[in-house]
Amino acid sequence: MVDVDIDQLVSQLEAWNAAYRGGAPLVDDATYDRMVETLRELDPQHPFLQGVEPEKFSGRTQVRHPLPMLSIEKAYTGEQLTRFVQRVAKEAQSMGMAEVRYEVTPKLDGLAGRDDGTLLASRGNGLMGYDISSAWDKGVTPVGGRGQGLGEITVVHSYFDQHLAGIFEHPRNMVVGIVSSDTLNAHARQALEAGMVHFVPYSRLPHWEGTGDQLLDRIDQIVQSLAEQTDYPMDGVVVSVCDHALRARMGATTHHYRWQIAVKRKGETAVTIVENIQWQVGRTGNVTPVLEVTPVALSGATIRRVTAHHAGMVEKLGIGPGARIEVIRSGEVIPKLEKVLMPVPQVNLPGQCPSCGSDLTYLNTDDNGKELFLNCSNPACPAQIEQRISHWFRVLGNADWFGIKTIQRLVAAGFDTLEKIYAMNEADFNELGFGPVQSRNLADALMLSRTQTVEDWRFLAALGVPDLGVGDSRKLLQHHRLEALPALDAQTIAAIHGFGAKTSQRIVDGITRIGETLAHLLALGFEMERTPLLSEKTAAHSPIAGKRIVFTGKMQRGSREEMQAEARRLGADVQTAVNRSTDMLVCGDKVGAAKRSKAEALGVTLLSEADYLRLIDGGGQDAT
Ligand SMILES: NC(=O)c1ccc[n+]([C@@H]2O[C@H](COP(=O)([O-])OP(=O)(O)OC[C@H]3O[C@@H](n4cnc5c(N)ncnc54)[C@H](O)[C@@H]3O)[C@@H](O)[C@H]2O)c1
Ligand SMILES: [Zn+2]
Repeated sequence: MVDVDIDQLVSQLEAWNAAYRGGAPLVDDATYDRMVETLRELDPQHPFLQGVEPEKFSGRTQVRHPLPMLSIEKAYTGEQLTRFVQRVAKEAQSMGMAEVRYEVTPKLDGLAGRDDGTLLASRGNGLMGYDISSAWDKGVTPVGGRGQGLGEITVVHSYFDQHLAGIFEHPRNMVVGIVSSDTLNAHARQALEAGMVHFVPYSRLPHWEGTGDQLLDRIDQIVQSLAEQTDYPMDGVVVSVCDHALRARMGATTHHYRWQIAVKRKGETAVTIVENIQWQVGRTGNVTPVLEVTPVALSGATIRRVTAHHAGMVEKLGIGPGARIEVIRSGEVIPKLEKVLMPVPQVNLPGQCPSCGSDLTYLNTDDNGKELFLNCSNPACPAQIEQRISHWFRVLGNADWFGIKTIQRLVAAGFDTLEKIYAMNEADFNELGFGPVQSRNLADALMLSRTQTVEDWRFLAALGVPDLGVGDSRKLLQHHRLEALPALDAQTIAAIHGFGAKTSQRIVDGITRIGETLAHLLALGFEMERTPLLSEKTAAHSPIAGKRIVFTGKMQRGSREEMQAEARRLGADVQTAVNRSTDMLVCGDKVGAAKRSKAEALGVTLLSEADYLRLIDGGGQDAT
């Protein structure tokens, strides 16, 4: 007799499932799946196990799926996968099939949907889903066009890591918010506007194909290789039998297809102790906690620091010196706090800014009150000034020598504006105690930053106006010249698609604040490449209109997302991985030979970044 209350177990599972479907899981998948297995052992016929775990969106019309959208069986171990392959082989034999071929695709971790070309439906309870077609109006991009059947709504992984990781607990969290709510969170809206939230049809995913033996033999490499080709959050891979007759014979349970299995890995975790919380003041005055932990090895790296995102999280989870925490690293993702195993009895949050000593206030930066930042509102706060100057050099990206330590020395000595710093010469640096070589380098770097060509949108973004990151800067400059920005009013900005009224007002205020600096820097004469005004350049005469393009490797002109956004604006169909339909692969730095030859084998045209820029800029860069 096992001493477990089944009802209690099921209500626990239901609660975990509801939290997970809402986008804020309470436990990791392996824990959840273990509990499901426990239930299966205790009561294999329990109704909870007989269908897919339901999701709910209130206020959406329900639609019936022509075929049920099922869940997938899981294999966490090699043995489980082997048993699956044996089971399939047995069925195949009974049909007289000699060899079974398998297909493996990345298992995308978002929200499953079905796009029949008219309607986008969520999975719901598997039989009935919800009409979530409004996702298109909100800006979800249908990868490869509409009407391609089953797929996943998800967000480009590299974008998420860079811009949203501190804001949403998980990409699913954001996607669920977008689909379920009529008012969009500001960060979600930005991601949508940047074209980073996608509906990805499963049929367009990169895939591996081979026999059962090859599959079992090489599963780790297959997972690795698919992960490298996928810039979306993944939670494993999906293994499917290729042959349709065999699929039909194997059929399905009410929960999953018998010819398909998901191979999942428990993310590698490590346990460590928080030694100290360092509070770091950012450019906008938000003070964020970084946990200094007892060094611990995790997936081949030594972890010393883990971000805790914001004060609200520290408070809610009970983090402080002595707290025992678990950190997780899945794939290439930076280690993050997985859970707090032993909280501290009392959390101490700083009352004063660690830099300037001003009283800190709470600032809610999202709409549902989940993010709670401590904020220093002193505009003269040295840490904020340092961060703003550092932001300038970092975003501009062509002056190497201005690291944060150097900037701290400059600010401490009173060189606390870009105007003052750009007026400095070698002798000034020398006088502040920088060595002769460093002084020369710093002076040279200042000169270089003015004489090396920089895109106007990068220049604008480097000025650090809130709400004007690189993407929005570029968008703004497609409508108005840099010099004209100080004269714009909020209404004029709000007239541009994608800029809301509130954001526009914040941008106007921000530009007013940096107005003098902007004028001063422009007068110094930076070598600037201008964004073509949309009125001058449209997708209609774009050489890449309608072309299917994949970007890979590190680009010079901008981040991969920026390149993709530009290509989209010029009418291209941007793909995230090469397949047979791809027209061009644009290769930045460090693209492996294997990737190139694979693309060539598929008949894809390879272009260097320079070739590509020449193509889209219509040869205008060929100075002759
Ligand atoms: N952590 C938690 O609290 C918690 C709670 C509930 C569920 N879960 C997780 O979710 C699982 C069950 O949920 P589920 O049924 O929604 O998801 P699943 O993990 O069983 O995956 C099935 C879904 O994956 C989608 N999918 C993604 N990539 C695919 C691809 N390449 N090919 C085909 N299909 C693909 C399909 O739409 C399908 O509906 C659990 O086993 C558990 O791991 C976790
Ligand atoms: Zn301060």
